[in-house]
Amino acid sequence: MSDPSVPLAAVPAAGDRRRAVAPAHLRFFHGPMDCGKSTLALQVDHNQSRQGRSGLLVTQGDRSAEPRISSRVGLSRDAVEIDPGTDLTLLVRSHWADGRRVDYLIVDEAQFLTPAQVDQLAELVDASHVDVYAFGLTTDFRARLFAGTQRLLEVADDVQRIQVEVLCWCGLPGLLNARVVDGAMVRSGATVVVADTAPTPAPGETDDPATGTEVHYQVLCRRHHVLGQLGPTAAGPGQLALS
Ligand SMILES: Nc1ncnc2c1ncn2[C@@H]1O[C@H](COP(=O)(O)OP(=O)(O)O)[C@@H](O)[C@H]1O
Ligand SMILES: Cc1cn([C@H]2C[C@H](O)[C@@H](COP(=O)(O)O)O2)c(=O)[nH]c1=O
Repeated sequence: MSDPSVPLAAVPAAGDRRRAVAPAHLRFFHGPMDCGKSTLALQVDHNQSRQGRSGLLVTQGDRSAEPRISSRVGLSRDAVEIDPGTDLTLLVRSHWADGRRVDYLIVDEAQFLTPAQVDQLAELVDASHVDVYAFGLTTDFRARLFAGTQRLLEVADDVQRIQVEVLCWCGLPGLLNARVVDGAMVRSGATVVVADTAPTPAPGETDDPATGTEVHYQVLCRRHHVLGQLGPTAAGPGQLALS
């Protein structure tokens, strides 16, 4: 009796002389900022590579501002920096042309992928049997799905919300990312603004010397994201500060 969990296409028919190829998968791990996505990405890479598999790590807009995947736990690893114009199929093929195997891809900051790039990842899984592990934010600062996240939710074989809870200041699980500019929560602006959840720079320092503004993110529960309340005494617009 064949194993029903293994797609028939991966099981050579009797007499079929094709080498049985293990099926590959497109896996997407998502959550709010600071929930452990980059850490998990590096753990997956570690466990895959120690079994002799060859991986390719890609990222964009890492908080280190370097072509690296870096975790707040302190781990980091070199990665290929991509951008919305990168053809991921050609990127993998160029590694093959250089004689480098690519058994799996680790894609961090996957929220920044274009839908077309997500489709390229799916094609690499289906046609070239490359396992793809993607890690990214669920929603942007407006609590809307990123385009790359939406496409991954539509086509990934496996979708998992990362289980490490990030807490809102009120103690409830934080699911949504608030953008804080000069101390106030904002709901308009560019979707992509690379910044951290780190505490604000020292007085007089700013994140963006060009504009002099300080930008960071804060993870909130749904209620306080809706209210725009960044803390127990910080009232959102038109909201009484509630203890
Ligand atoms: N000093 C620390 N000791 C243990 N865990 C830490 C430490 N600093 C950060 N972390 C863990 O790392 C998580 C953030 O990991 P990271 O991979 O950078 O998140 P993401 O990529 O989702 O923003 C935090 O939620 C916390 O669990
Ligand atoms: C909510 C939100 C975030 N970003 C940026 C901010 C960071 O640079 C990354 C996410 O980093 P993580 O800690 O590894 O999750 O995304 C953005 O550009 N736009 C947003 O709305």
